[in-house]
Amino acid sequence: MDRRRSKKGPVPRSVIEMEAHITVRLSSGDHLTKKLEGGIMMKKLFVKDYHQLSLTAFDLFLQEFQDNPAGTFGFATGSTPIGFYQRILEDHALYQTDYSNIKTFNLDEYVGLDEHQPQSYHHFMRHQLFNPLGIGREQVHIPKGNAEDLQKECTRYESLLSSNPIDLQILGIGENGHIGFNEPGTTFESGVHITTLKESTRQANSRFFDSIHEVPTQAITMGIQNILHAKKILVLVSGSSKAPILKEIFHHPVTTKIPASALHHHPDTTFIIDEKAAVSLSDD
Ligand SMILES: O=P(O)(O)OC[C@H]1O[C@](O)(CO)[C@@H](O)[C@@H]1O
Repeated sequence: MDRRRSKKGPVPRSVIEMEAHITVRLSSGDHLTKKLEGGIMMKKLFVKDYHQLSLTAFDLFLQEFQDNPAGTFGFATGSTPIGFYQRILEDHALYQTDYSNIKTFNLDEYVGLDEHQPQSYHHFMRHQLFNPLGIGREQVHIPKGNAEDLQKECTRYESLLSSNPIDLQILGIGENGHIGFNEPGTTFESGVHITTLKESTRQANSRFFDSIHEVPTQAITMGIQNILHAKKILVLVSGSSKAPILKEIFHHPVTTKIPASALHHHPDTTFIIDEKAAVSLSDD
């Protein structure tokens, strides 16, 4: 497949703070260098803004997809990946990239929402990504938040995940450090489970609902152990509201109080961080 994608042009190199020595091939044919934390596996890629974050995420995703066009990809919801998903759609419109052989898994779904409700993560993914790419239902896996037996649904999703290891997992992080809907305090050994959402999470997500009263109190989520089983993880972090938790993730010891700190245990995690989110990491 053509890595150059010449019509799109290269990801500007100036946005990347060069410091370390892991080289990444870009779809443009360029290379960029990943900054490595001494002794720690998590890598940080610094980019200027949300636009560059989305482009960089797309480039790394495309590289993985081109290496593995029948791969299994873990997708996330929330506002942060929307720009990245738009880059995938733009690329698809230009190059008719064929995603018919991939499998997709999502991190989570609200308990009680039907998949057709606009606030459901099923609906989000179909509209933001899957429908425009022509990704069919048989390729897509998302927990069913309105399953009659939620425990059975967790077991079903767990077994799907164990027979379909994720090649690349996309993550956002919550302001309290949650990944998926693994709230602070969740054990790192957790598998797929039903979680009770923190009030701060419901508050943050109430922007997608008419009022906070409509935000479900529970969700089904991949556990932290499921997330750590992905071969590669890409974490997208944008905006000043994420700066404090980012500092905690990188400057505090690993703790269940900060679920995203579990990623220190993963061998191939890359954070893409824009300037506003990186503000508290400036002393690194
Ligand atoms: O990208 P956002 O909207 O800041 O959300 C961050 C995280 O919060 C969630 O939306 C859940 O609250 C996750 O799906 C997401 O990764």
